[in-house]
Amino acid sequence: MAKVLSGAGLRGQVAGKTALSTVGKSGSGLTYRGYDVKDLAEKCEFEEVAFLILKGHLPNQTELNDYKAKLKGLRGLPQALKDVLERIPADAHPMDVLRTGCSMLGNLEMETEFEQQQSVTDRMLACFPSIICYWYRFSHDNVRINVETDDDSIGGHFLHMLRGEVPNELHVKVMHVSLILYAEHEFNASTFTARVCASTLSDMHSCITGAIGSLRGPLHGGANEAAMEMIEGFTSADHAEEEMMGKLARKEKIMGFGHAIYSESDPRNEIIKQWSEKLAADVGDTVLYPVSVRCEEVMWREKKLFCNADFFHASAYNFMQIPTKLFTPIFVMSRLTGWAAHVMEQRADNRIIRPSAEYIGEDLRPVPAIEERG
Ligand SMILES: CC(=O)SCCNC(=O)CCNC(=O)[C@H](O)C(C)(C)COP(=O)(O)OP(=O)(O)OC[C@H]1O[C@@H](n2cnc3c(N)ncnc32)[C@H](O)[C@@H]1OP(=O)(O)O
Ligand SMILES: O=C([O-])CC(=O)C(=O)O
Repeated sequence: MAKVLSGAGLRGQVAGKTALSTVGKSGSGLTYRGYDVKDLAEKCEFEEVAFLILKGHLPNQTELNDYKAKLKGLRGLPQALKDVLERIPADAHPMDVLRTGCSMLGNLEMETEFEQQQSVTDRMLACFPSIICYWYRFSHDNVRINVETDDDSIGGHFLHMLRGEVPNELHVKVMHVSLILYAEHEFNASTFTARVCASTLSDMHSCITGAIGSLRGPLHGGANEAAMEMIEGFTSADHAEEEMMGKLARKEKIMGFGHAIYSESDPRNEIIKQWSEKLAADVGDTVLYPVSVRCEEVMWREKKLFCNADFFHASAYNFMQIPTKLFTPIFVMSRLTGWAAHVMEQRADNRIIRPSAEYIGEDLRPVPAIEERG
């Protein structure tokens, strides 16, 4: 399942050890602490998986109840953070809002000792949805929402704040699945960013702020938004095929396809695709889902490129009426668990990450006097 890896971008180089996940190992495409992601997505709530990734084992019922109650109690935002969020304009990108929100939280509730790493992470896990929705609803709808709702789950809390009404069961279930699928993925770019930052013995908020910046780009987490922008321009499956062929002829990169490690498929795709299909039936869609399926067929037929985790997330989120620009922030709400667990793992066996560069610049030369320079 994994590619033969070599070349630029540190591809194929082992850059450290992890006990958190395997990506592209034959037999199972993706595992978190030894559990197949398919199994986890079928049997677990996101909070169980977050607990697994952060604390090392699957919680029993009492541990899960306690953990969910703890997270529920951590949803509130300090007034100083709300003040900052209210000053960010409506046309800001929500990933930038979240980056600022995380950084501000680090000023207000600083991690002063590494012993606090679990508690500062739980706090972020509980309040990142509040940060996104508080800013979104204030800047777009001019309302100051109550972020301390009684919803049972992180996904439910997010949807409730976003829409101002309690979400239905199907949507809550899809949020659990989506957050589970996005939670952890070995040494991807944003996680590696977090680990490099952690290796300097920096604080948790700095590591997570940096990781948010790395996830934002369209070659990484930003691909779910870019995929949505593409497919919403297609009016039918045939139109999608025609446009995709044109893009391929022009050698354009198609967001939501391909992967740095997987060679034939991304195991998360078939899972989110099934849920996207269910949501399509639920809303009576006759365009977006068939368009997405045709894009998948064309890319495989023409280029042997497959959908990664991001592609069918686009239609799934769209069917749940989630605004496109909030797609990547949802990824953050989930991947925070992986990032933080990697920071903890790095801290537990640390050496500063400092690779070498191959120098390709000028040979040694004298500095000319300023009047002699061209
Ligand atoms: C959750 C996630 O972060 S998943 C990734 C999300 N990102 C995207 O969906 C962005 C689109 N995809 C891509 O840009 C790439 O596939 C990446 C960044 C994910 C992986 O990059 P790489 O490891 O460099 O890809 P890889 O080595 O397989 O590329 C092989 C060839 O396929 C091409 N290719 C790869 N993906 C695509 C794509 N989505 N569309 C068109 N061509 C592609 C590359 O341009 C390359 O061609 P070249 O050798 O002529 O330059
Ligand atoms: O592993 C990667 O390079 C990107 C990815 O799929 C992820 O971070 O989920």
